[in-house]
Amino acid sequence: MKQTPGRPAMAGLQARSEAALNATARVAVRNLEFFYGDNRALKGITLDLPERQVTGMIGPSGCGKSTLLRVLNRMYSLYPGQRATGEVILDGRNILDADVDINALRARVGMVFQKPTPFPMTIAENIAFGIRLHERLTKAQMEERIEWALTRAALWGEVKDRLNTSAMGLSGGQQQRLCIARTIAVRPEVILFDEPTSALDPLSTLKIEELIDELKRDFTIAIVTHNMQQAARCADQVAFFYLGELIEVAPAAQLFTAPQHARTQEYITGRFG
Ligand SMILES: Nc1ncnc2c1ncn2[C@@H]1O[C@H](COP(=O)(O)OP(=O)(O)OP(=O)(O)O)[C@@H](O)[C@H]1O
Repeated sequence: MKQTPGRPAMAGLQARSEAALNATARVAVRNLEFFYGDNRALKGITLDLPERQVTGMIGPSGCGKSTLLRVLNRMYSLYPGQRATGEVILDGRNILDADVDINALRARVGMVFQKPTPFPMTIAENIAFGIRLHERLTKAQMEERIEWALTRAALWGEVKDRLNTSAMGLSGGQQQRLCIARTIAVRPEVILFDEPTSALDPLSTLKIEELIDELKRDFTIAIVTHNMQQAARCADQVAFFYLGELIEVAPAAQLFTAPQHARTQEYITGRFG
């Protein structure tokens, strides 16, 4: 398991956990089932993502964590044979409905992947590209938005003098922060992180974790991670999945110190997974 220097895993857990208990749901998942063809990968999932909180999703490989993220922004719709039933309510609307505007949804529910995936274009163009799909901005507005997004992603200071150079020249950690800036730039409500630091060194990991902590002031966040210390450091509430089922969801302090289910206990103490 990757360790990140600096902050004790349990610091602030109690305060964050209390906040998780008091927050209202931004996204409400209700009785969600997901199928890859005949394979039922998610079974009766009911889970709230509390507004402006971080929900950590943990569980052994293949338990359905990434599948759930792919449902939350309808990524699966690109693939024939994949389907979801149940409800995922965002602002009173079930986003699984057939008539939902998927492009608009993806602007509202952004996704950051495991491997940094900058486009082979300049740093500025990486940000502008997504914005142009959703909004018409003047040149000055675009420049302002690019600066805003890069600042929020804690990258502006490092790239402000090289905005028109290739994004491929950035380090891995910088590329991931650029991808976060690209996601933020369209001003989503929800940001999904799928193991965002698993390809990064400890220092870059620390920066991304600090960034997530800062971003939750404005965004509702879900993060899939294999690193339980990371979940303890970042998450307000943690959901534990096993074989496509949500076994337990609880404020982070509770889940890591007094889990209700034997399976959760076994997983967090490293007995499997
Ligand atoms: N494209 C696919 N086609 C068929 N089955 C799939 C596909 N992608 C995932 N699955 C299956 O769905 C289940 C859940 O997979 P998923 O990738 O969501 O798990 P995960 O918890 O994110 O795993 P990991 O931690 O290894 O990334 C697994 O049984 C997996 O084999």
